[in-house]
Amino acid sequence: MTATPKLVRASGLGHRFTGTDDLFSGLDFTLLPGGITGICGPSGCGKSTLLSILAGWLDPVAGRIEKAGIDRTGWVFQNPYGVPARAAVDHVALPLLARGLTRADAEQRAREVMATFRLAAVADRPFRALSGGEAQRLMLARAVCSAPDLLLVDEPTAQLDLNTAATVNATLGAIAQEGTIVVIATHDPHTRAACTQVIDMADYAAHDRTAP
Ligand SMILES: Nc1ncnc2c1ncn2[C@@H]1O[C@H](COP(=O)(O)OP(=O)(O)OP(=O)(O)O)[C@@H](O)[C@H]1O
Repeated sequence: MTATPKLVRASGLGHRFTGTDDLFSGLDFTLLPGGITGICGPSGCGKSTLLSILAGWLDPVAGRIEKAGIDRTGWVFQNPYGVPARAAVDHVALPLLARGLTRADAEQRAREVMATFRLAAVADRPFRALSGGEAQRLMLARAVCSAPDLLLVDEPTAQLDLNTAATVNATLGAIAQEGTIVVIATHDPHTRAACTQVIDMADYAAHDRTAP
């Protein structure tokens, strides 16, 4: 049986929260695997809100989202979270154990994916000993290990130096080419440059449409 091609399509999307002005409106786009889509724009423009809508956690006040071939959605929050005393590698291996892999296979796979995010050297350290950027990359490795069809990442490079950010962008690009739809929210111009498709929230902000 042929798998349904993965696709997410947004039509006429708009959102505001109770008591706020429109954050954005009239947003149309199609997401496919193969490259990284960047949701770009300044702080507070609605990037995380749009990710929540794509995840299905929030209903937009206008427009609709169609999804095809998306069974698993992975999400990486802006703020990493973990069990302070638990080894970094356990955080990545745990979802694999839950999917039925043996301890040895889960750990091996976890270490392989961690290495692609430059985390090999910290795999056995407790979560509390990781830097902010390492903890953020650990969350990415964990999400990638679950082989999501759609991967939504909030500010993946905000805490990283240029070199490490370039590695993370290259790894996300490779994952997209392997068949995952990858969407990142970012205000980092280097990360924006690494995206193959950019949704610039400034083009859909209510104040731009009403400006003289
Ligand atoms: N549940 C909510 N109720 C009311 N306002 C909200 C709610 N969630 C977010 N907002 C507001 O909506 C706006 C957009 O928030 P959002 O987090 O989507 O922005 P962002 O572009 O991701 O910002 P940042 O780059 O700082 O993370 C902000 O002004 C925020 O305060």
